[in-house]
Amino acid sequence: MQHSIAAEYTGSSVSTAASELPSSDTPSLPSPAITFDRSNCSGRITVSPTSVIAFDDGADESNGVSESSSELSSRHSHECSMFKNFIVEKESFDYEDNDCEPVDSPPVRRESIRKGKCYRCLKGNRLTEKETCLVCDAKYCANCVLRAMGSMPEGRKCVGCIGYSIDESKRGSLGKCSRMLRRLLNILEVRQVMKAERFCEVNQLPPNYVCVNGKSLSFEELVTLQNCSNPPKKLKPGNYWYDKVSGFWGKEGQKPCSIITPHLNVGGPITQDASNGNTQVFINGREITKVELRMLQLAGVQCAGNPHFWVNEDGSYQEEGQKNTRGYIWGKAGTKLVCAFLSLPVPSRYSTSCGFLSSNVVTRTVPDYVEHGIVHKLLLVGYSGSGTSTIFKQAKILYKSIPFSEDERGNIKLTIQTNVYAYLGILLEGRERFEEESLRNLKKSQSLLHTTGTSPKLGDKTIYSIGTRLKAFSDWLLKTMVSGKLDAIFPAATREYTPLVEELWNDSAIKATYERRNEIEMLPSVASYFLERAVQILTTDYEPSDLDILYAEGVTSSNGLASVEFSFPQSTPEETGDTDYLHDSLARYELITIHARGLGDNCKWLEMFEDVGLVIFCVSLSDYNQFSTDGNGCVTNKMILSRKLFETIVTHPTFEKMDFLLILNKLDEFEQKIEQVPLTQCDWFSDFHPVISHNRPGSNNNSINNNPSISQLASHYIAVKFKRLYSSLTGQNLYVSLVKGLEPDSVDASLKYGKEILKWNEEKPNFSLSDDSMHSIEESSFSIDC
Ligand SMILES: Nc1nc2c(ncn2[C@@H]2O[C@H](COP(=O)(O)OP(=O)(O)OP(=O)(O)O)[C@@H](O)[C@H]2O)c(=O)[nH]1
Ligand SMILES: [Ca+2]
Repeated sequence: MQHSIAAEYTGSSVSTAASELPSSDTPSLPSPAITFDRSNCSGRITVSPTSVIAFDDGADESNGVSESSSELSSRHSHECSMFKNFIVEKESFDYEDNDCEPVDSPPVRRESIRKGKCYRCLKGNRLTEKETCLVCDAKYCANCVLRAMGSMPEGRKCVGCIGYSIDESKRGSLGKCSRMLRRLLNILEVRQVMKAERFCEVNQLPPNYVCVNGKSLSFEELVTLQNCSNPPKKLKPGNYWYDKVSGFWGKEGQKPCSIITPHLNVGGPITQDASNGNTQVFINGREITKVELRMLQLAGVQCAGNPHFWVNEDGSYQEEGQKNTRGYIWGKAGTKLVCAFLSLPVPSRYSTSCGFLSSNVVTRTVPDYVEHGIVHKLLLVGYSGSGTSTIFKQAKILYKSIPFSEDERGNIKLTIQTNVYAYLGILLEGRERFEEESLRNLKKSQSLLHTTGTSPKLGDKTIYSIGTRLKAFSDWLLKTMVSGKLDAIFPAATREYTPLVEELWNDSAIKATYERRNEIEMLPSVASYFLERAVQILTTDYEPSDLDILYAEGVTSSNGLASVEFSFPQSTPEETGDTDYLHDSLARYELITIHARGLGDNCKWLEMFEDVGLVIFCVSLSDYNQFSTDGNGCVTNKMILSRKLFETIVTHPTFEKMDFLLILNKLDEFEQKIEQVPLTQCDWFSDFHPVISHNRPGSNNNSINNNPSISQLASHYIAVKFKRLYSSLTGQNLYVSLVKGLEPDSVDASLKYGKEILKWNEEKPNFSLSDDSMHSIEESSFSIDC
């Protein structure tokens, strides 16, 4: 296993190492060449801005899969050298080149004697980009692929493999075009080939590969299942259970993953242990899983005494043997939210957007391909104050046409107004402190003057003193804050207090206090943004802008759980020079965030997120000299607290083998702070002793000069610290991204980096089937031996 960055960092060779980081004025990632090694796989991926993914097919002698393969059918040597141009000659290709006799047995996977080499020209190495045949796994380089695969009437298959069914382990990549093909073909051709690949008859799922309640399906049953009004999405070969009464559907031995049309006549009868539950609570004869039980409890269903429930498709339920309906599972307002939280399905007609949480609404207007697509889940977590909510809000603003609904905006407005009162209160507290302080100083100097005999009467007024009316308001506001009733009184009473606020804000004492705001620790830095517009914000017709919402504290949902579903905006190839968009515009993502507090003791709720594809962990770089109290009330460095949470989450059993993306956030604040405050203030970073060149100390701009700035060295050093920690805990490689959470482009780049990681995971099986670690992921999700 290698740690590409870690290995390179030594005190003396920092400049080479830091050159991997993006320069600070372009914080976008992936940086020009981020090389990362997956510890458990031999594949090596290089992401570069030109979208070239070089990969190693990972096959080697020690691998059982490739060794057991036998000789490739001789038909693979049939290549048509006369066809140089795919477009012009593709018509003739099918007839002239495919001249071999049909054989009964399908082509078999090629022995990988030519490790890394193109199967046709025998040139290239592991890093050469290649396209793979969906049937026999033969791999071709860019020069050969069109000759070897021809017009691709059934998608990516060698000409000799046309007519044969695909290797089931590659089903997930059907219709997902590689970058190489997108470069070689024009966009219409790509579309045509991918459509053929997905929909041509021979590539369809063989019915007997799908097993429902222990029984393999017949052709008719598969048709029934796939053509019902609400079919299982993206059906793959595998063993499933199906509760025909309620429509619950899941993989054998697992919790339900969707609710499909009920009463379909497919498969056998459901068994008690279908989902491998151990709760002694039953729904329609199936012992339910722990997560479902939790859902029922949160939905207010009485589950004491090991009841057996009968749940109908409409969610009405009764206890077995009793006549009366006890209630409706989906009738309760919070149930949908709970289900989304627990990753449990809800019936499609109930799944409408709810507050901050928009569940997977699938309307009939959504094109087919989207509906068949799965939603990639990204879990965003971080220590308090690290910026998770900011990144979440950025995602909404970046990717949703209506980032916040009317309702949301209304609530956010109230939150912002309450915040403004809170900031004012903090400011007033500061004023009191400054007043007392200067009074003390005044007294001191007065008594001094008194003894020397020259005593001008100064009274007890200072520049921080306010008049009685404002003093009364101030006292009352502070009292209200201390009692914690601020949001009960404000902003409902805003109309009444706005004139007083205006008077206060214009008062010279407050102005003088505000000048010294840096000395008021309680006042967050965003406060200025709002305070300077306090009067306008506190009017009744104030409407928060997206930027206001982004900057506002405390805006995410009250239970600390929020999610947003989106796809990355479709960019056209003309715009970006990238032909990646076909895949991108189809893929759906769900960003879920939960407040660290909401994860419970030892993060026990994390198990509810077992189906996420990537965990994004957010750390605030500027925390290195900040302190907070830990669970036991000890004052601890916040970077250390952040690290503790990181350790707990990455080692949580739910996230075994999960990919992690570390966001090092607040780079902007960090760049400024590091000039003043040494990184070694945090014990964890005590060995940071960068060698800094003399000519450009502290410069952030290394486009003129190759010497990295102190902030680059330091952020890089922190990245390495986390990478080492992560690999010591998990044996895997941590992906890292430097982010300025308040800058949309920076968050966009980072989330797209997350997407690349997911995509790489998806494409992996396509490229490197021989690798065990990749195999196990695919295999656990379905089995094809039924
Ligand atoms: N300067 C700067 N400030 C940031 C950045 N990202 C977030 N912030 C600010 O940091 C503060 C905390 O950010 P949040 O997004 O609320 O962090 P959080 O992790 O949700 O915090 P909790 O709700 O306390 O758990 C807010 O005032 C943000 O505006 C950044 O990249 N740079
Ligand atoms: Ca927050």
